[in-house]
Amino acid sequence: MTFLTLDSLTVRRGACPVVDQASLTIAEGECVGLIGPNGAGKTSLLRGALGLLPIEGQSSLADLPPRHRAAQAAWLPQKREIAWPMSVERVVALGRLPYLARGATLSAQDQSAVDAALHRMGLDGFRQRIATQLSGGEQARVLIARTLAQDTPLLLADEPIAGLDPAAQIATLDVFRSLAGEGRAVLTSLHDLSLAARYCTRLIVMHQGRVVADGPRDDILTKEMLADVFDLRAEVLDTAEGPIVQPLGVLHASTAPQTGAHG
Ligand SMILES: Nc1ncnc2c1ncn2[C@@H]1O[C@H](COP(=O)(O)OP(=O)(O)OP(=O)(O)O)[C@@H](O)[C@H]1O
Repeated sequence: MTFLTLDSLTVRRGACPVVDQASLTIAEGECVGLIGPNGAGKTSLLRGALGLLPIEGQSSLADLPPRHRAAQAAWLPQKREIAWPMSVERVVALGRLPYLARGATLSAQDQSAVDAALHRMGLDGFRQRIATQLSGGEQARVLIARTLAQDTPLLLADEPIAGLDPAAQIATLDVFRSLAGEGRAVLTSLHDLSLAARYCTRLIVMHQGRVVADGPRDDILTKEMLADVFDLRAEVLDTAEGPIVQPLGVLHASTAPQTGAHG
C-alpha cells in the first residue's frame, strides 16, 4: 500500500523553486532516508508534502482535510522546542488530539498509545517530569514519543536524531526501523550518512531542490554521488553492519565555511 505520493511537487520561496518537480512514493514497510546537503530542500519537501507550505503539483497528504491528514501522518519538525511547563506524559498525550472530540478526555486506547510511545522512547521514568526542565536531547525524545502516540501509518521526521547522543540516535532509528517492520512507513531526513545507510531501506538524494537519486543504499552511496552532491572526498567502507561513510575532505572549499584569518 502506498502511504505518500508526490507528483511534480514544487515549493517556492519567493520566486525561486526550492523544491523543483519532486516525484516520489513511500510505501508500507519502508524506512526511507532523505539526504542532501544544507539547503538542498529536504525540509521544504517534507513541509510541502504535508501541506504546511504552498505547493504546485500534487501531494496525496496535502490534499487531505486536516483531521484525516493527522490520522495518516505524524510530523516531527526540525525545530524542537517545548513551550509549556507540562508533564512529559501530557506532552506525549498531545499526539492523541486528532482522535479526541472537543473537551474529551483520553480513552483507554488513547492512554495505551501514550504508554507505548513513552516506553518505546525509553521515557517511562520521565512521565511526571516537567518537559521544559529536561535536557535538549531528552526533550527531543519526548517530541518523538508524541509523534509515536499519534499512531499513524506514516511518520515524516526532519533530522530526528540531531542533538541526540549516539545511543539515543541508534535507539531512535531502531524504533523507526521497527515501525517499518510493523507495516508502517517512515520518511526521515538525516545528515549522518552511515546511519542513513544502515537503517534506511531506501535513500532519496536531494540537491539544489531536485530529487537527483532514489534507490537502494548500495546504488546511491557512491564516491561519485558524495563528490557531486555533497562536495565530499569520502570513503565508503563495507562492514558487517552495513556501509560506513567516512568523509575525508571538502572538494571545493568555496562551498564550505572558511577557516583561517583573511587580511
Ligand atoms: N523562509 C524562507 N524564505 C526564503 N528562503 C527560504 C526559507 N526557508 C528556506 N529557504 C531556502 O530554501 C532552500 C531549501 O531550504 P530547506 O530548509 O528546505 O533545506 P534543507 O535541505 O532542509 O537544509 P538543512 O539540511 O540545512 O536543514 C534553502 O536555500 C533556503 O535558504
